Amino acid sequence: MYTTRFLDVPPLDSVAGTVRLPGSKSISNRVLLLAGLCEGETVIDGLLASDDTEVMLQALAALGCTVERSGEAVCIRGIGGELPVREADLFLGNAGTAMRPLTAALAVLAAVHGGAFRLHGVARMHERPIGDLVDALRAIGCRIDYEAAPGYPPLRIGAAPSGLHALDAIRVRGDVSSQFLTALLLALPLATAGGSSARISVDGELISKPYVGMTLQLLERFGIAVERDGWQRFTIPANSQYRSPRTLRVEGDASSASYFIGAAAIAAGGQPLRIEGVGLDSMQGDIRFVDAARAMGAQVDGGAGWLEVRRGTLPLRPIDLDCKHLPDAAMTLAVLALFAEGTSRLTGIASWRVKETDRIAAMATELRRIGAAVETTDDSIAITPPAEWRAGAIKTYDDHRVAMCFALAAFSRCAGAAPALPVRILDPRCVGKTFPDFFEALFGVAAARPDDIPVLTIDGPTASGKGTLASAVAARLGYHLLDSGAVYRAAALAASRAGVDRDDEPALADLAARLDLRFGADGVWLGGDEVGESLRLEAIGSLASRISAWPRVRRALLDIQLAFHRLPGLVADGRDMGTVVFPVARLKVFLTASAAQRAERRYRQLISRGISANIDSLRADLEARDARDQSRSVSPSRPAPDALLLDNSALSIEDSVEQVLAAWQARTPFG
Ligand SMILES: Nc1ncnc2c1ncn2[C@@H]1O[C@H](COP(=O)(O)OP(=O)(O)O)[C@@H](O)[C@H]1O
Ligand SMILES: Nc1ccn([C@@H]2O[C@H](COP(=O)(O)OP(=O)(O)O)[C@@H](O)[C@H]2O)c(=O)n1
Repeated sequence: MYTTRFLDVPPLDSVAGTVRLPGSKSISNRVLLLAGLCEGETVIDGLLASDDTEVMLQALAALGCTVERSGEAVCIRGIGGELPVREADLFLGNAGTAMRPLTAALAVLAAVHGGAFRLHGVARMHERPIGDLVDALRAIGCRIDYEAAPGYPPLRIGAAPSGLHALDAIRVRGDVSSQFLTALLLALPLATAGGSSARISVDGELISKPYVGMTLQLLERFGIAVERDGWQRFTIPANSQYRSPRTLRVEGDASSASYFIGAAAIAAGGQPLRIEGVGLDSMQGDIRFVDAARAMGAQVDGGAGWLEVRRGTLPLRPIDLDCKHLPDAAMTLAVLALFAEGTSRLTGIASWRVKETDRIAAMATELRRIGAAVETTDDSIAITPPAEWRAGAIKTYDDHRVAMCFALAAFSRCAGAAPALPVRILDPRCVGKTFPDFFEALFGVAAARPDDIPVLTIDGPTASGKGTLASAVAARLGYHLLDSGAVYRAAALAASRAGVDRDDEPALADLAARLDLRFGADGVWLGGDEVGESLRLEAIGSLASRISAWPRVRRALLDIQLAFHRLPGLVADGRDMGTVVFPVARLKVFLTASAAQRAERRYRQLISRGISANIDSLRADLEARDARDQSRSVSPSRPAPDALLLDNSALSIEDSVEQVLAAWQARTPFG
């Protein structure tokens, strides 16, 4: 997951390959609650790992359920209709799928068994209405108090003074959020133990019916057969009891699929994009996004648990659609509208106003930012594609879906934008709510023109602070990091292990060409060995300095370095990054510091690692290396003509990082 302040998504051209979706948030949290309420163990496979499921898991644990995780699976031992913990303070973040059903379940449980519970979340959660659900629960005798503003969390739930009653005449509004009805359906089987059935009537036209359909299907998997009279009346039979299905697999998230269906609908590339985890058989309403994408021109095939999508008509056909049944995925349609020939209109989206943010306002502002003409009403949005695309820094309002759907704006070339533009996503971490690795998944299937993938190079003499600066800058930008010195050091280590003479250029080049080198999160691997520590040895650095003077060795190591040039961008440090390996780099920094400073830094660095060192010999050695690097016939170390010269002798590390980031920012269209 990217936890940077912003992520610049370069102009993207095509998609291909396979993407596996994380589990559905809606299914995950429903299944977790049901598993928590029934007796015995339920093993849930494919559960979404995200902020919203995490708060639900923590709440269940706090309420006395046993939660065990093993790999991708989670095993829940439920409370079986009892209430082992009678008091709890539950923080539910911004997870509506946890707040609503837990309110209902705890209100009913506390009414039957007694107890005192507090439910609260982040500030935005305290602005999301829950009054209709509370009214319905109060009407059957539950005790729920508002701690602050009436109608909104935080809530306090307590014992019911006169028990539950009027179970046969429960009323709930259905026209604001279907989550209130879902919450009641999930919780009310608990109220039927006394021998009465529970009958719910919906006031107003029920929105998001497919979500309620999903609730009913999942209840059935847990042994609860709800009788339904259209979408207006629901009856839970007397003495209903949750029965664990023992094992259950969560479908991939259909809303998450929408970003990839959308990408494949607009991106070039003859191959289809395969999406696994959700298919045309899905129980999720947002799978209807497939029909909308087809109507706009996408070619979609699919079966049970898979989809294959390719571009059909482009520009897309504009769409005029009532989105009541796919409120979440409809946001993706709003961005796809940028790729249509004419104005698209999405209606029936009043519920957008009470989601993670006011999504109608948010989408309108951000679509305009990149050049679209947008008109909104209380429950609709109309989007006309940009006459001229602009590079936008998209605010995400702590709303995962805003972040994900605007990533599609990076395909602006496919809409004819010239030049094609990157898109900046502010606070990309918000995707953690439902799809923590969304951007990694996107970069795994999307391709960009090499010239569009930005590179920042940092060259300079030994111990000038290149590695330190490069890794800090890469971390701030969310870019890949190439420590090219480590590549030369790995070749030196391999040569030393194989006993190859440091002057035998052909043998060294042969060895370098066959180097089995892998840089991973788990370290640097040479063949089967983790060599991170060995590479830092001074003797290996010294040998690297010598063998790096051989032209054929340099050539043999070129491909390993070029392979780091991947989405979303690269920071590369070395001697010839800006001059030879990445001459098209957008920013080339040449970092220097006085020899005395550098010797001192290297000395401290070695001592802090517990390696003994002598400052005079270090200085002599680094001056010898400088001389060799500067005088060799190929790729001598020198600044590129267009390099930014930075002498950091008197700068702190933070100051150097800030200076380089400022120079970088000035070279982006967001500067
Ligand atoms: N601007 C700076 N001011 C002070 N010390 C620095 C600065 N930049 C780097 N250092 C320190 O100097 C040492 C050598 O830096 P390093 O990044 O390993 O250099 P290089 O990659 O150029 O060989 C490190 O211990 C680092 O913390
Ligand atoms: N792009 C590069 C990177 C390193 N090198 C060589 O590889 C050696 C080891 O690189 P490094 O950056 O890890 O080492 P230091 O000299 O900074 O300790 C350097 O001394 C350079 O001679 C190179 O020639 N070209």
